[in-house]
Amino acid sequence: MHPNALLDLCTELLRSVLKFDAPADGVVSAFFRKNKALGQRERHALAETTYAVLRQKPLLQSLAQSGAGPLERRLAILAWAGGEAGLKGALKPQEQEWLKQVRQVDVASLAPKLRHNMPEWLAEPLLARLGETEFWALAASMSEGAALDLRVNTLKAKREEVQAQLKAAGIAAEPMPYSPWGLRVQGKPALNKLEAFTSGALEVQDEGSQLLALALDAKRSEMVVDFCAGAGGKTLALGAAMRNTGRLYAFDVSGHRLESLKPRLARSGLSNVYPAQIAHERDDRIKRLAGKIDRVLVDAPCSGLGTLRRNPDLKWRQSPQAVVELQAKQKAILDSAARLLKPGGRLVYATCSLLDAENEVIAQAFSEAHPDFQPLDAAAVLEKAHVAQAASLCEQGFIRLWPHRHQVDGFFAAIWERKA
Ligand SMILES: C[S@@+](CC[C@H](N)C(=O)[O-])C[C@H]1O[C@@H](n2cnc3c(N)ncnc32)[C@H](O)[C@@H]1O
Repeated sequence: MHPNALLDLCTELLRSVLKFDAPADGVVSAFFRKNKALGQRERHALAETTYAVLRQKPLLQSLAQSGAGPLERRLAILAWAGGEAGLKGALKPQEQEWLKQVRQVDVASLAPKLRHNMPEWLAEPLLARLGETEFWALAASMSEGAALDLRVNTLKAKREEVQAQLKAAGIAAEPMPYSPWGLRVQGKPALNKLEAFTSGALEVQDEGSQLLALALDAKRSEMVVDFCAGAGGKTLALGAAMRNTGRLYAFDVSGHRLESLKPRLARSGLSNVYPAQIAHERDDRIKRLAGKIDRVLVDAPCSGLGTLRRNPDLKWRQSPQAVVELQAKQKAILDSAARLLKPGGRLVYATCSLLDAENEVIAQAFSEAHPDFQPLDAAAVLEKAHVAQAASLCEQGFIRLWPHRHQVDGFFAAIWERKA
């Protein structure tokens, strides 16, 4: 495709994505389905350029002010990830001149908001919590993409075996620093045709998610509930940890998400998982199971702001009002899910948010309202689950994972035991 035609397509794609009326990954996939003739490299260029614009929108919009022509074209030029030669071939002489000038701007001299590329309502609490140095390290890490994290299905294979299979396929994978189940791959190799993938020996899963499943420490023959199972990323990890025994209920209000769990379940070889759509957190099914469950994971709906490396559009699609609404939902789900536990049972509340409001605030309110639940020290729990450097993953008794500290998505987890 002529470079200018590709740049035009990128302009069109950005126009759709920047409406922010749907998640960016869905808009990009739909665009590729519509433009079937695009090759692998062209898709890569369009997707990477789009994500670069989403990550640095304030900076690029500010730099784009000086140019001419459609704003989305100027943004695409500034963030172009399809190679310098292609870009040169696409630009008109005045655009080339403009780009040369913009590249001379000293970004370090610009206002903080143009450098951290976050909305103020998000930047403020993070700066207050982390202090200057760490805040800027976080902002930098969220401007980069994430590595490809894999979880080995220990029911089917050992980590070293899968690592060797990947190596034979030309894919270099390293054991993860913290999760005993994980392998990390640089770049984005296609996995879905590999024997290790089709046989169910590996799944794509961020290391942070693996650590949350490890914190629940589900055991053989237990009754376990994954209350907000979604497409089942953590369900699959829990089912394997239970060695395909016992009973693992995968609940969610979204039937559509639970549907996506089915092919993954089939690959995984698990037969101890019972997916069930619930109407809401006080569904009759929950009442029937009250007091009967050994372990409950609440992977609560949240702002997702810990996943900005993968979903940079979330910082422009979320709002303080949405966070307030989520808090009410999180409290209600946690309260209801807690009723499921037997005395001596374990409860884990988790989010992929960076905000105290969705994390410590919810956990502390729950502890105050539920003196029959004893908070457990997260570092001790993770250590027992064979997680390396467990203490470095925890703050104030909670799991607190940060992209800039741990090279994982941002996650939080609080752990309790129901008193006997
Ligand atoms: C963070 S996602 C779960 C991700 C999933 N655990 C995984 O590892 O792939 C939160 C899920 O909570 C579900 N949800 C929202 N409200 C709920 C409710 N009242 N009860 C149960 N699940 C709910 C959403 O449909 C969504 O799938």
